[in-house]
Amino acid sequence: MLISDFGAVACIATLLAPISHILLWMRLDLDSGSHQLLVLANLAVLLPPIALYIRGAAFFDAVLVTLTADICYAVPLLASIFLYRAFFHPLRRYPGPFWARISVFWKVKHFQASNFQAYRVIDELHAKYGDVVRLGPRQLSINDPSAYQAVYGASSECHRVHMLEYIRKNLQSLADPAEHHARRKVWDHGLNAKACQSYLPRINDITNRLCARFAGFNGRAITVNDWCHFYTFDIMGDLGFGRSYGQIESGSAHPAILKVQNFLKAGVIALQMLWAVNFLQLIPGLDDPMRDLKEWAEQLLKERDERTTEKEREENRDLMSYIEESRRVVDSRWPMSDKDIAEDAVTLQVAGSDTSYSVLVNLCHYLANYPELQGRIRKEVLGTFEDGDETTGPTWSRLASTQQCPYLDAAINEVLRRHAPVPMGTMRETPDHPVEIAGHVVPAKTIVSCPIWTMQYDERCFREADKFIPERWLDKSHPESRTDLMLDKRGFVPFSVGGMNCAGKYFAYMEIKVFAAKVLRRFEIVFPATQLFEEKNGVQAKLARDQKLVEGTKDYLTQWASDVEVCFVPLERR
Ligand code: HEM
Repeated sequence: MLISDFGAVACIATLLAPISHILLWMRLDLDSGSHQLLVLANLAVLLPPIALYIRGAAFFDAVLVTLTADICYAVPLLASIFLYRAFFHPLRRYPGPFWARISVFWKVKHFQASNFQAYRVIDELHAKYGDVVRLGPRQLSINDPSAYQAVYGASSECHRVHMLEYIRKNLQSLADPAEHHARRKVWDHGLNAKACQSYLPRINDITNRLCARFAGFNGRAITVNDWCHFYTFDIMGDLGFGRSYGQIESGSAHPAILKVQNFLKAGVIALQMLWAVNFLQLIPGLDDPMRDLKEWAEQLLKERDERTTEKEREENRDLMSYIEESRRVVDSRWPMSDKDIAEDAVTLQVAGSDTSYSVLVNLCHYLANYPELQGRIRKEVLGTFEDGDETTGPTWSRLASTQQCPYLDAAINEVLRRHAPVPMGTMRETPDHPVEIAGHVVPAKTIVSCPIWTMQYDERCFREADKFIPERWLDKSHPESRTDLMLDKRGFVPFSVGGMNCAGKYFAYMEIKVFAAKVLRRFEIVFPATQLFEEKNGVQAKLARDQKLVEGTKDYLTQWASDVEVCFVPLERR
């Protein structure tokens, strides 16, 4: 009887589509609920034919009536979703590309086509549509310095996107503010000024080894990118696992680290479709690109535990020893397993290396492009060394002092402004109720992000933003200061802000400064003759070189710097 009434089945399914869209689908958190979605979809396809077959219908008829019902349900459901997202969604008033309203696939397609320059896609959207752009069905990008505190600040009501946690559970993905705060406290102990200074001898040692390799090139041109990558990862390996990756010595990348690059590249797209990633994880046997590094981290942590006693680790503390403390000190509501510790170890490796490395690469470019700046910084850093302390290193209190090293500070900040290591910034989600952000009422459960790259090139914050002018960062008491170029410092957010901002900011500045001090003490950084423009030091040639550097910047979630080819010429040869 049911089989004969195809019309009734089709009508019921068609009616059910918009009703279920409004009552069910719109209320479900589809990003984190794709497990449920999968189960529901399977039930919809499988159960009706089975039920009809059991009730005596012919198998073919049972399948046919189910297919009719599924199609009559799916097509109006998609139409309902389309109409809602395009014309009735609470974000409908915000401008943006039409198809971006309908599906995240618009973003995915354009990010993919940008060849890892997704931050430029966002930049262009802001240039076209203004400060607030609807980037996806429920996502806004807000380019306004006053938005940062409301989105990321300590008192913000926005939280991390829950879905991140389903993919990996580590400090950087935790969405529950209380759990994050408890775990973050431990990291802060391991990365505060006092702890960082205790790591200096190890950083000095690795920097010496890098300088020895540079000396070995005897002034020949090298692409500095790989070396900076080896350097920052070797430091993190040493401070995390008590053993560097040995890349500076071997001159080649560790296989586990090469895997990280692939993971990050895929991450640019994956982050836009978290539900799809969640879905893919259900497929047994699918390779986890981070698996090697995680397993390797677990093994290194185990070896480290076997190699050293607890007392020795207590006396010679490294970063990982603080993180391991999480197990003891974090509230018992959030117990941590060995796997969680290994996840955090991997976070430390990636967050602490892939970011600072690009600053070093870009800094080398600017030092070579602006020899007079290099000379000034060299003069500053030479004053931070005691006589004859080649192996130990600069005195940190002097190197850290803005008074003693104003140009070094200014150059680093200008590099961070022009080459944000996390160009697109990170995402947050508004709570269950609307919130006000930079004068806009943003509906509940909206994903919001502030594009760091775009903000740091905004002329409303930085005059002549397209030019490399470190003097803008000099204190106004400095004779060369150009504070007139600084209009709104809130636009400078390379480390983000608030309770979930970068945990390694102090460490990063320390690492970059030690690198600069030690390298400049021994070498002059110059471009190879072949790369120089005809008019070697002409202003236009310098600007063109800077522009090329900026344009070649890629974004693999963290910045992948343009290739920089320079020579480290030993100073005694000059
Ligand atoms: C110039 C270098 C660096 C830059 C520009 C940078 C930038 C950032 C940014 C933008 C975030 C995201 C914050 C947010 O979502 O609000 C972040 C998170 C983080 N960074 Fe860095 N970072 C740098 C170096 C480092 C270093 C050297 C370490 C470790 C030694 C580190 C450890 C972390 C950690 C652990 C997080 C996650 C913090 C949390 O979830 O609480 N970073 N970083």
